[in-house]
Amino acid sequence: MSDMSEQMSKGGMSRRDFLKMSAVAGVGLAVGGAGMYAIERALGSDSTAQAESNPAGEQVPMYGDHQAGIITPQQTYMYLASFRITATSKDGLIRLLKDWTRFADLSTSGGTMRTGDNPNLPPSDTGESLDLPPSRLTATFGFGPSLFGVGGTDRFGIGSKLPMHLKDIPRMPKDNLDPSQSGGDIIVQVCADDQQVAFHAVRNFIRLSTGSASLNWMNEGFISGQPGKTARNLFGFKDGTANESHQTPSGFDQVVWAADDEPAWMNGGSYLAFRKIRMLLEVWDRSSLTDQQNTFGRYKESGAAYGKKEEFDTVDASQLPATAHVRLAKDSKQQIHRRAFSYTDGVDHRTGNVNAGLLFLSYQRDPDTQFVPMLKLMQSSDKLNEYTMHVASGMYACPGGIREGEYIGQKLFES
Ligand SMILES: C=CC1=C(C)c2cc3[nH]c(cc4nc(cc5[nH]c(cc1n2)c(C)c5CCC(=O)O)C(CCC(=O)O)=C4C)c(C)c3C=C
Ligand SMILES: [Fe+2]
Repeated sequence: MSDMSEQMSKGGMSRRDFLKMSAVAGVGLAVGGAGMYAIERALGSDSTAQAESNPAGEQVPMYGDHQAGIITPQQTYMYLASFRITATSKDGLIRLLKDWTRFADLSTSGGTMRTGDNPNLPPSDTGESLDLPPSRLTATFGFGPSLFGVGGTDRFGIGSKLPMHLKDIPRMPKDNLDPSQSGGDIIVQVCADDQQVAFHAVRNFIRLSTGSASLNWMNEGFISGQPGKTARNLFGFKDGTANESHQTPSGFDQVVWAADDEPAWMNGGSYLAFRKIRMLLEVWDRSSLTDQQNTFGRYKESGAAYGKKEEFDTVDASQLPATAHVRLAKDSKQQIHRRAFSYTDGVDHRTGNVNAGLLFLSYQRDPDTQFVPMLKLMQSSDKLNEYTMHVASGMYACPGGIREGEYIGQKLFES
């Protein structure tokens, strides 16, 4: 192990020290793995200055008890990338996570890998975010059941650290899932208010994974609303209203953050449930306003629940149709933290219809108690099923946050 890798794994190096050291070390520093080498080669005094000159307001801090991008107010753009780890050893996987962590640190604080340093080599940075601010960029990592050997072999010797509730979402009666668009060993959710900044980040996570992982699938999403207001989904309804009811530290503890009796590496972590849900826009657009509102049990324009005036007025479930989406969510008596984005995937050439929908993401403390029963209830009698089709699925354990000098998931591999 190189000096720098050793210092990182001991958790003793600040980001500033790391940048300084990188600048000193320069081109000749090979720290294992092509990706790491590329970052070391690229980081220099320019990127140090760039990283530190961005206005703090546009940066979402990466370090802390929890990963950024979970309870962070939603950004406008999202990329969701799923990887299969091809590294054959735990050390190889750790090297990738270190590379990703260092690039996440650099890019979320507005730095880029300097370009053009050696005309005989490809530029270190792909370049498209060179003049752009951090734009509230976040990168959130989750580990799928297969990383722990579920359904296969324990390739990385971490099977004993499987978190209590990590398993694939059970098959649902109305599922129409594409396995090639589902699951994965590791998922990365990249979000930013600028699509180019988000794409630059996900593209370079992919680039850094060369030789250690292959990209299974990637989705891109968007959601747009006035600051402080609830954004609307592609059915034109405000989506995310009920999150407001748990947005306090104790609410997040109850709804989002993993329990204390989980393996230590999940402290401050959460479970991410993913469903790609196609929305049949043409069918929906031919439905009456009454049918549309009955689907959710909320009024389209105001977002208020039936029988209420304002969006955030307390829902009285008894006033909602028995098959309304919100009624069923209330009947489940569970809460989840939703962070969904819309998507469009061009044309469905079989029908000529637009291929679009929702990248449903929710974070929760215990998916077995919160998410899965809710999904089952909705699959059985939700009026929304007339207009939707679930096409992909995944469940991931997102480790707790890290301190400067640590790498994503370090406690999973080193405790
Ligand atoms: C299993 C969980 C859920 C899935 C899958 C899901 C899909 C889905 N939802 C909408 C649109 C809306 N959902 C709304 C509320 C809502 N949805 C869920 C869960 C799932 N949704 C919950 C827990 C709630 C909150 C209910 C409550 O406690 O009030 C709403 C209403 C406004 C809001 O609170 O956000 C809309 C609109 C779509 C279009 C969709 C799949 C395509
Ligand atoms: Fe919903």
